Amino acid sequence: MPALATGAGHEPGLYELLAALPSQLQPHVSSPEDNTFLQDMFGERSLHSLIKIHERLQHYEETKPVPVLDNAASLAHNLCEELEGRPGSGEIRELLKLLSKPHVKSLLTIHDMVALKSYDPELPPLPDDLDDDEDSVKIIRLVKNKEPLGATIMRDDHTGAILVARIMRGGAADRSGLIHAGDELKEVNGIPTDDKKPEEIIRILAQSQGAITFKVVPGTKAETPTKEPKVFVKALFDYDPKEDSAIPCKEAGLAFKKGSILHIMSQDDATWWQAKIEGDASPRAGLVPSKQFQERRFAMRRPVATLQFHRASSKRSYDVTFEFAEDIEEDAECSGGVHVAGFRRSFRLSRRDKKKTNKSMYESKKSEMYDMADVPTYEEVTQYRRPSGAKHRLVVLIGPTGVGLAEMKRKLLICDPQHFGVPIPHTSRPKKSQESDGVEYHFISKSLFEADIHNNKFIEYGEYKGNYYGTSLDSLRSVVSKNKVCLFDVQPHVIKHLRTAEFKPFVVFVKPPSVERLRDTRKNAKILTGKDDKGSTKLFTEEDFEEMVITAQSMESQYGHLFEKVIVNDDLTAAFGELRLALKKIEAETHWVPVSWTHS
Ligand SMILES: Nc1ncnc2c1ncn2[C@@H]1O[C@H](COP(=O)(O)OP(=O)(O)OP(=O)(O)O)[C@@H](O)[C@H]1O
Repeated sequence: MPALATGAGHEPGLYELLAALPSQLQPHVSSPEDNTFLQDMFGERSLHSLIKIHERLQHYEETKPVPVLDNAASLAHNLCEELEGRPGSGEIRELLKLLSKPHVKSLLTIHDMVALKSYDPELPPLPDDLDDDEDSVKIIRLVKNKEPLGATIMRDDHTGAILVARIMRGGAADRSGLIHAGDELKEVNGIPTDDKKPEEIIRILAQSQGAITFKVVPGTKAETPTKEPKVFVKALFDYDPKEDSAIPCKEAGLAFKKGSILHIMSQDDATWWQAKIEGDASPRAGLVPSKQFQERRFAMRRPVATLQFHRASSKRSYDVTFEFAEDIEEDAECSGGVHVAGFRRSFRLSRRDKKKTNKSMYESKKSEMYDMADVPTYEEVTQYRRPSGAKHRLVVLIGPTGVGLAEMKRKLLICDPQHFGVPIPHTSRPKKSQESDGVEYHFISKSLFEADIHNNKFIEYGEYKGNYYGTSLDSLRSVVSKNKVCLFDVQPHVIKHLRTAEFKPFVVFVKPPSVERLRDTRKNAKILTGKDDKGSTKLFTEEDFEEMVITAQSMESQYGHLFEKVIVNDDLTAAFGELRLALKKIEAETHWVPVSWTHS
C-alpha cells in the first residue's frame, strides 16, 4: 500500500482516517478476498489523487480566484506557432513539448470554458436555406434507444402539415421536454416530411438508430405543464387495442384486463386517455379509451348483449325461478359445537323445481334489467388499509346454487367462530316451539314485515307459502358491529345495493369447475331437492352440473366486474384455503377500493 501523502491540506483527519481504515476494519471482515478488496480500495492511487483535488478545490473555493483570461487555449496555440519558427533552446523545446500534449490542451480548453461560464452543449449549425418566415423553426436532436419515441403524428386535413398529435406521458419525447403536441414536423434526419404519409414517417423513425434530428415549427398552443392529480381507476372491462378499430394508433394503445388498476396520466383528450398499468416498471403511458367514450360504445353495443343474455336465459329458463328454501338450518348450523344462527340458504338463482315458480322473488327481474343499463367502464379507486380496530369489510359470496357457498361459510364459522358471523334473517311465519326469537330468525308480524319492506330495511326479501323471509341491513350491521367479519351470500344483483362506504363489500365469486370435474368431485355430495319444506336432499344430476356451469358463466359475464376474487371450487380444501388467504389479506394488507368508500 502506497504511503499516504501528508497533504498540506486542511483535513489531516481525512488522511489519518484513510490510513487507519483497513486495519480498523480488519476484525469485521471475514473473508480474505474482502480484506484484499478493502486494502486495494484504500490504497488506490486515484483515490488519493481525488482527495488532493478535493483539498485544492476547497482551498480555492475559499479564495474565490477569478480567471485572468478566458482564451488560454488560443494563447498557448499562438505561442507554440511563434516558438516553432525559432532556433530553440532546451527550455523552449520543453515548453513546446508540454503545450502540445493533448491533456494540457484539453485542460486549457476546459479552463477557458469555466472562465467564460460556457456550459451549454454545442448545437449543430442552423441550416443555411431557412425561409424568412421560418424563423421559429426548432432543430431537435434526440438520442434513440430501444424505447419508442412516445409520440403520435397525424396529417392536418386542411393544411396537409404533419403534426405531432400527442405526446405519451412518461415516454422519451415527453421526458426530453422538447417536442410538444401541435408542433409541425418539417424534417426527420434531413428528410422532408411534406410529401410523406404519417406511416412512412413512422417507418423512418423506427429504422433510425442513435441520434435523430427533427426540424419542427413549434405549435401555437401554449404548453401549460399541468400537474394533474394522481388518478387511479380499476378497469371493469377487458381491452385490447389491436381489436379496436377506433384507436388512432394501435401501437400506442395499452392492453388491460378486467380488474387491472390503471394510473391515468392524462385526460387532456376527451376520447383517449393516457394510462399505465399500476406497478408496471415502464414510465411510458399508453392510450386507453376514455370513460365517456367507452360508455358511449358500450351503450351502442348493449342491445345485442341484452338480447343474447335473455335468449340464453329463456332457453335455460333461469331468469325468474328463485327458490327460497326454509327450515334447513338442521344440524349443519351446530356442527363442531358452533351455533351458527341464521345459517341457512339464501335466495339464490335456481332452475330446480320449476313447478314452484310461485315462490317468486321480489325485484329480481326488474333489477336484472336495470343492471343491463349499467355500463361498466372504469371505477376510480384508492388504496385502503383497514385501520386497526375499524369495522371489517362485509364478505359477499356469490355463486350458482349448489356450488358450495354454504359449505364455505360453514367451514369459516367452524374454524373461527369468534371472528366470522352470519346475519340472522327475519320471517313473518310463526315461531316453532323449539325456536327462539333472534336465534334462528327474528320473528315479526306480517304487517311489520311489510312496513319494513316499505321503509327499505331489507337488502333482500321473498315470500314463500304466504310468509315473508328476508335479511335486513340492520342484521348485517349487527354482525359487523361485534367486530366480526360478516359472511353474506346473495344473488348478484344485490351487490350494487351493498357497495357503500359503510359495508365496503369484498365480493367473492365461487365458480364451479368443469362438468367433468363436478362429476368426479361431487359423486356423494347432496343438494336440496326443493320438493318439500323439510330440507330433503338428493344426489346431483348431470343436469344440475350443467346448470351450475352455465349459470356461473352468465353471472360472470353480467356481474364479473363486481367480483374482487374468483375462486374455483374444484377441490374443497384448496378452494377453502384460497378463500381464507384472500380474507386474511383483505383484513391486513393495503388494497384498492372505490374512492367513494374512503370519503365519509
Ligand atoms: N369442492 C367440493 N367437492 C365436493 N363436494 C362439495 C364441494 N363443494 C361443495 N360440495 C358439496 O356440494 C353440496 C352443495 O354445497 P352447498 O350446499 O354448500 O352449496 P350452495 O352453494 O350453498 O348451494 P345452495 O344455495 O343450493 O344450498 C354439499 O353437499 C357440499 O358438501
